[in-house]
Amino acid sequence: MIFSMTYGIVARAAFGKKCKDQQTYIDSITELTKLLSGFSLSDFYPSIKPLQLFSGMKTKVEKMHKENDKIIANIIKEHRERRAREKSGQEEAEQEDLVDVLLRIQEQNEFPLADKNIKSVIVDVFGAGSETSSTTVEWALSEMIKNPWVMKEAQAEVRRVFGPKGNVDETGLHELKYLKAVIRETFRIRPSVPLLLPRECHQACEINGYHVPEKTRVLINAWALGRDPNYWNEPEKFNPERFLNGSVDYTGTNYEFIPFGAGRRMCPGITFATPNLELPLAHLLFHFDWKLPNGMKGEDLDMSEVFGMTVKRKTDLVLIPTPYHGSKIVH
Ligand code: HEM
Repeated sequence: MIFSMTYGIVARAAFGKKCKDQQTYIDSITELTKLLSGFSLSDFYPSIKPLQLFSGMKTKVEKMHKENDKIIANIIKEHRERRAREKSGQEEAEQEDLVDVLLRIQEQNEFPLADKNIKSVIVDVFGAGSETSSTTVEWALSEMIKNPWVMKEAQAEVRRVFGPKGNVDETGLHELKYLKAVIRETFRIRPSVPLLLPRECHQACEINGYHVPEKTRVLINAWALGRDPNYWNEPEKFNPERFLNGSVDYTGTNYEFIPFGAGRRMCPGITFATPNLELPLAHLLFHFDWKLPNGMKGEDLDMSEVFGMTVKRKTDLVLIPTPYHGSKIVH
């Protein structure tokens, strides 16, 4: 469910409201993500070429990539045809989505943009923006179940802000100070991209007495920085309060807290990511009360992680919702 909420928001921004291939694309990209997240022996021994053949991984990925490419080509074609109808006055103009913006730039020819570039941008936005967001929402919810006093506080805030409307929308998100602190704390303790993206050192240098040769692949451990006792009080404790009055933020200048990275290659989707987390969480907290099945207690919830494209829960989070009486959505 969480997964389809965050994917749905990204898909709506990328393809607009009426795209008929949207769900086919989501299904195809999630299949590809699953495949790439799995363990492959050939990744560990890349020099042993026959391993790649035996695993069949390369063939599978190539096949899926081709299918994926066909779906995006179709989506681009559909957009082009609709834009032509709009221009000739046959159809009323719709609000632009990401594909429209890219096609407009291509038409204006300000700088060369081929269809393959448009396809790459779409793959990038989905690949980088969907799973990171759904993973974070799932961890935030898990942490709130594990720490029920946090859930209570966050839920009270969301219901105070949106109670008069009986529903959640973007207008009140800026008032959700506590929920924002919950999201920051989730990023600190469970960053979805714990080692950021790899860098290559293009000049030999010395850091803390260690010689780093040119061309070394450098991995930055954002997960360890977020739990470093030199910077954080009781780092293993999930405590959103630490962000309520502090000035530490994830904009890439506080190096102890870099869930979106830092520097030139920092996540460019940060301003899209924030509402894409706040909105689903606010909805889930406003419309439902949540509990674990079979009388299970929060402290019994398994919080093991599994490493893939992002660091996710090892087991699915299974929760029982009870509709909230103040919700004006018909359940
Ligand atoms: C919870 C949400 C997200 C998290 C935690 C996250 C985290 C990250 C991180 C850690 C990086 C690598 C930065 C570095 O190594 O310094 C990254 C890169 C990137 N992110 Fe995000 N991201 C999120 C959402 C998004 C969204 C919504 C989009 C697009 C709409 C996006 C697009 C990208 C792209 C294109 C890159 C590659 C940038 C480059 O290589 O120059 N991300 N993200």
